[in-house]
Amino acid sequence: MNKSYACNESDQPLEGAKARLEELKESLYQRERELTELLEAEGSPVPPVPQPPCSVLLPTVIHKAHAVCSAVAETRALLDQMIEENRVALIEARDKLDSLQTSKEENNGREDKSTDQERLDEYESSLTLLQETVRGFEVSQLALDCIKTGESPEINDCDAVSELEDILGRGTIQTTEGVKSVGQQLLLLQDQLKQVKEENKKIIENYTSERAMRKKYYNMVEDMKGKIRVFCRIRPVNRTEVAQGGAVAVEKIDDYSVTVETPRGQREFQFDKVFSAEASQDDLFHDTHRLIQSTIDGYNVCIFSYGQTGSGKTFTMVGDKEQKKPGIMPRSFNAIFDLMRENSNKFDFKVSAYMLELYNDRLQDLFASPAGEAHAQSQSHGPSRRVEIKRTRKGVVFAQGAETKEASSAQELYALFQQACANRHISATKMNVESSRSHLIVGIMVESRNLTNGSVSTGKLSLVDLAGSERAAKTGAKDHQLKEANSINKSLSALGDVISALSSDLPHVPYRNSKLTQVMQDSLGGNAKTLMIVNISPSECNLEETLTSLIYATRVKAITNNVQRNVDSKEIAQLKEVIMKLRSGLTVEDEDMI
Ligand SMILES: Nc1ncnc2c1ncn2[C@@H]1O[C@H](COP(=O)(O)OP(=O)(O)OP(=O)(O)O)[C@@H](O)[C@H]1O
Repeated sequence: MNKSYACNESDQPLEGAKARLEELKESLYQRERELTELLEAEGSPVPPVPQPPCSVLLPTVIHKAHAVCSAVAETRALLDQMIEENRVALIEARDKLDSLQTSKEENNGREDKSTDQERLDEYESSLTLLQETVRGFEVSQLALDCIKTGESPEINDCDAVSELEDILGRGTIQTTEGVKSVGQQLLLLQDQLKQVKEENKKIIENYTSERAMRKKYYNMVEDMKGKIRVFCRIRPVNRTEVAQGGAVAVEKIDDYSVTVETPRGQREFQFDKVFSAEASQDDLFHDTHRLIQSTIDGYNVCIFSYGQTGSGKTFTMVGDKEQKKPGIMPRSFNAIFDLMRENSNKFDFKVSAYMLELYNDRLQDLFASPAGEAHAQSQSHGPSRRVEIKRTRKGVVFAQGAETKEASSAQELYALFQQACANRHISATKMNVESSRSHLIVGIMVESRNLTNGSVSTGKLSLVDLAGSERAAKTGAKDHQLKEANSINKSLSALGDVISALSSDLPHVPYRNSKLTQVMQDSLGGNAKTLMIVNISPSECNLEETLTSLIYATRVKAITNNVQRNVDSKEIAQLKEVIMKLRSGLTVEDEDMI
């Protein structure tokens, strides 16, 4: 009683605090009950229990390690090696553990066991150590297997998993060879993989630009050697071909190669550039433009298109009818005058042109008389202005008897061209509704007088749109159309003979067999920089003609011209002018000879 009183006396503040604490506890419990009830009533999910870090970390680490091993062969090999070494080490450790356990049991069975307490303690500590070692190898095995398969370990062995997490985190797995931690190695390999990927990217970039550079320099060397360049252009599939099934037999492999599926297997052809059906007129002219510069510099240049009828020769050289997609010819006219403008402070330029058509093996001047009239005259054996192909001493071809007209702007030149085109022979064949029945030859001469030293260079740009190579049966030609087709085929076959002779280095080249080969004499094996564009259809139904054209074009690639610049010193240029004047019966003044 006294004691309790004493307590009441001395512990009064403590009692108060205890009571307060009890109150607080009760109120907290109350709040908790209320909250739980509230949550249950609202049906809110009970907040998730935070997952142990191992269940989040492990799948991530294993997934990443597996990705590295799958991507890098060396890592895969290293992993297999580690699995094997670990397996052997685990078996050895288990064997040792078994034998130690057996000898411990044997020792326990002995009568004098009390006398060897020291020995028993030794057994005990070795056993613990070995059990740890076995456990370590088991965990390593689990980790390595998971990395190999990419699957996370089953989380039922929490001890093993946390040990594994520990090991992966600390990176302390020991193999028999003392291989470094798996974690560290994987991080290292991840880094290496990143580096290798970056290096690969750089190597590919370098290779691509190197290849482009090599091609560029190769082209320059080939140009200097005078090699004829050949481009191949595949046109889009047209409606007729779609109606026939539209099967495609031609494919552009890269910028320089094209393959053709034939009944006897695939054939590959290499050219200086291959343009797919998607290539624009711009793309094509971009690679042709430098030849226009050569004309201004005083070289003879020839660009001609070759291919079966309807393969896109006129589209390439002239463009579409509405000139929404102009071809090489109108673009060249603009480029010539653009280049002249750029150089007008150093040179004085003069541009003149002739335009011819070779129809039924007869050369027609498209400026002088409408081709229809000339055609009628030729059929009735009436008189018409004769155009003859001649060559200068330097071997440059010119059309004697053909009118040459001067042009002072690209527009003027284009107007002359339109006038000439209106006179061309065009008719519908089964293969092409607007088929060129003649070869069109446009010659543009650019004379540049150097304002500093007075030297004069004369470049000639020959632009040739050949008539289509075709088989008469396929074109549905009759009567005079059959005559046209035969004449076209005859001239193209003569062109083929010239190409064959030149590409095989034969001593005799049969230029004189056709007017076409005479016109093109300085462009094939002569002193011109020449570009051939072989136009082909992509469709299986034209396979035979496509193969013939590609074989033809491959032969042309082997021809080397003897390219020379046409330049005369000031004095020679003056003397030439005097001769011209004298030939035309004009008087020569003293100042002409200064
Ligand atoms: N690359 C192309 N892109 C779009 N259309 C094209 C292409 N090439 C050709 N064509 C179209 O295909 C048709 C035939 O082309 P084109 O007249 O140029 O052939 P061609 O080889 O000159 O024929 P021919 O020898 O009979 O005169 C035309 O309607 C032309 O516009």
